[in-house]
Amino acid sequence: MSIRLGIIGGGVMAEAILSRLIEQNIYPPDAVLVSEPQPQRREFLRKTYKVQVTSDNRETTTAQDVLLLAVKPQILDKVAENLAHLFPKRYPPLILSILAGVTLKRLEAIFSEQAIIRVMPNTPATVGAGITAIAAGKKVEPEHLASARSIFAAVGEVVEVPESLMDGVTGLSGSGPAFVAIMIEALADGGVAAGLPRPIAAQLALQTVLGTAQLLQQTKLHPAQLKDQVTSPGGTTIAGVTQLEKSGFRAAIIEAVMAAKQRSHELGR
Ligand SMILES: NC(=O)C1=CN([C@@H]2O[C@H](COP(=O)(O)OP(=O)(O)OC[C@H]3O[C@@H](n4cnc5c(N)ncnc54)[C@H](O)[C@@H]3O)[C@@H](O)[C@H]2O)C=CC1
Ligand SMILES: O=C(O)[C@@H]1CCC=N1
Repeated sequence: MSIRLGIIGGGVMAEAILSRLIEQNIYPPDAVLVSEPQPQRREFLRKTYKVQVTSDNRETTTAQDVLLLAVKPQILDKVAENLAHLFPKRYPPLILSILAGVTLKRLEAIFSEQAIIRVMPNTPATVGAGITAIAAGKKVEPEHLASARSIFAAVGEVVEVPESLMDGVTGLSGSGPAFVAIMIEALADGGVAAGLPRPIAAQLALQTVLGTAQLLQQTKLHPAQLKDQVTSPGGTTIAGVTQLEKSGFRAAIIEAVMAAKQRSHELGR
């Protein structure tokens, strides 16, 4: 079967997206070609998802619909070298780049003939609970946007933003899963400090974060309203909230997002 989706870089994020695309029959496995230099990783992807694999990035330029760039931003130039001229002149594939920080301007200088969409997904995509922001480049037509939307709708929600917001998106939802995971780990540690056995503390921490997110989503309550509902006068929660404020919890999170945004900006240079 001819290749419809090419992927360069078969790592964590590519697998998160790929797994859902295959599971939901958006692409049949034999219409997907993943280019990945690590033999073990290639073998794993081939066995697990039944996709085609290669160690030669050039082969992915035959993809008819979409080429997904999923390597680290630091090696973009090396990967793109000698690739651009291989694409067919008529109907080259849409390029989707998930590279943190890398601008459309830079991508359009490399792939000058092609429609390009800059994309920022996140790892909850693995379980279909991701959120992806997309920003369209100059040559993008409505059908290209529809194609990107259908791919990323398979892994969660999709929002379209101007490119100027992409570094901020990267700082929040791209990096955010790590910040939330640290919060869950810390909550469990707090439970252990309070004398709870580790497995119970871990279960309580995880479900508290999941349940709170679901509650906010379903009721549309503002987070401050939910906080007020939990906080009894002279009670336990306000004692904890006071300590969080003393420790600069809000500022720590705001600064984490801003630092990640700044790093995204730097990676794009
Ligand atoms: N991990 C995350 O949560 C997110 C990552 N991203 C972006 O996704 C991209 C990939 O990140 P991850 O999947 O986390 O990294 P990763 O390190 O898991 O995957 C990168 C893959 O590229 C392969 N690779 C290395 N050199 C190559 C080459 N010359 N040609 C082809 N493949 C090559 C590596 O062997 C590896 O399997 C990055 O640009 C990152 O900014 C975007 C959103 C979220
Ligand atoms: O840490 C990173 O650079 C990537 C981009 C967003 C999430 N992980």
